[in-house]
Amino acid sequence: QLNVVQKQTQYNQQLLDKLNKPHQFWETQPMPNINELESLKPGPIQEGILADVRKDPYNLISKFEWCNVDLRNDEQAQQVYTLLKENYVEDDDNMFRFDYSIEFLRWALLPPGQHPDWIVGVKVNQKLVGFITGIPVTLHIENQQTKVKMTEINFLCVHKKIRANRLAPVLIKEITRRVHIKNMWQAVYTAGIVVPTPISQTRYYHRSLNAKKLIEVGFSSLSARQTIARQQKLYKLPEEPKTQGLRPMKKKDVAQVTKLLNEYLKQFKLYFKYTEDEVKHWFLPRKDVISTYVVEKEQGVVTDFLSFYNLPSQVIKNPKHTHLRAAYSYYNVATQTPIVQLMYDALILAKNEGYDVFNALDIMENEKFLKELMFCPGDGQLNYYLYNWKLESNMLKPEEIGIVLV
Ligand SMILES: CNCCCN(C)c1ncc(F)c(N2CC(C(=O)NCc3cnc4ccccn34)C2)n1
Repeated sequence: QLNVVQKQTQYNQQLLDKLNKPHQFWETQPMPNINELESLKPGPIQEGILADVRKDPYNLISKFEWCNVDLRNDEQAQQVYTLLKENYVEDDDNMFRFDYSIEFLRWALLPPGQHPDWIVGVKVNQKLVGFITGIPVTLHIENQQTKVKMTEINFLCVHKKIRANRLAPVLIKEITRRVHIKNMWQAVYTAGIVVPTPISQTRYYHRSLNAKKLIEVGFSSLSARQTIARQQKLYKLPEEPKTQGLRPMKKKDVAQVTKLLNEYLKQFKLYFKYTEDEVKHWFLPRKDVISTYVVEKEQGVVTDFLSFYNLPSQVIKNPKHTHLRAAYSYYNVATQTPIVQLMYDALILAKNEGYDVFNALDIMENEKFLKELMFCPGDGQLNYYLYNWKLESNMLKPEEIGIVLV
């Protein structure tokens, strides 16, 4: 009886805290708040001093302990998979939850130059209950000549049963410490929620590939005048792509794809620079993870490429379907082929690979094809964040963003 009262008291206190100081944690972080947006000069907000970095991990409540997760180890990878499958991001109506596969997590978190202590877990009695990750990236910011070595943060997740223990802020502080200790002082991350202070607010768009399934799982709904048959006809696609020379990317294409990609990305205010090793990792096709197709003209010249990644969602309660198969637009470079035609082929390829929906953000040049190819704006907003960096311009327009986080 007593611990019920205690639990209720703890919960009430947490509610009060939230109401009084909603961003208590974020106000302690080097992120520009509203009124600083004018005064801060562009560049790092706080100078990093290596000597001041705490050498030991942050304290955890008793019975909780830190661990570095080795995703190459099947058991540990399985633990991460299960934690995310059951506790990671859901839509606002709790109808869907991401179901990142083990092979996808290995792709996303084991790029060249990865640091083992940046795959951070929290365990209780050997059970994984908390998770956060970083990967090393080199980010080009606005017109800064300098490129900034930093971390890309992702997969922050706390088990549903132990939320409101303030574990998330500790996970964030601990991975920040592990980044600082390597003399890196910036981070880039995205989130569906708004916390201080987004550098860009982008929107998701969805193109139906399997209208019937989308209606059955509740992703799409029919208005009075619409029927399933009418929707299927509306979104029907040709059997085969149209572009001559379109084929899956192979190892021999890496050099050309690297040049095409690095050249293409320079037009944006935020973009990564890729080595050939990184292009090998991020773009060579992996079944059920990443699909990349190149357009090869005469004499083996590659003039364009398209890519999309596989991120299924578990359909939480549905009599007929357990999953929604979603392809997400990754990077697409059209130098000879019209971008609308290239992306129309991407839709056809994704449909033929069995996807139900093709998702894209309104970043890069995506606005050029979203309407024409019948994408519909979703309810999902994706906010981009830069940690410890003041931009010249307070916010970037989505079309100025040249990075995709999975
Ligand atoms: C670095 N990591 C960010 C990527 C995580 N990504 C993919 C994500 N972050 C926030 C979102 F808003 C979002 N949306 C895709 C759109 C969508 O499909 N909405 C319906 C839906 C179907 N399944 C799910 C699962 C979770 C949330 C919404 N879901 C909205 N995607």
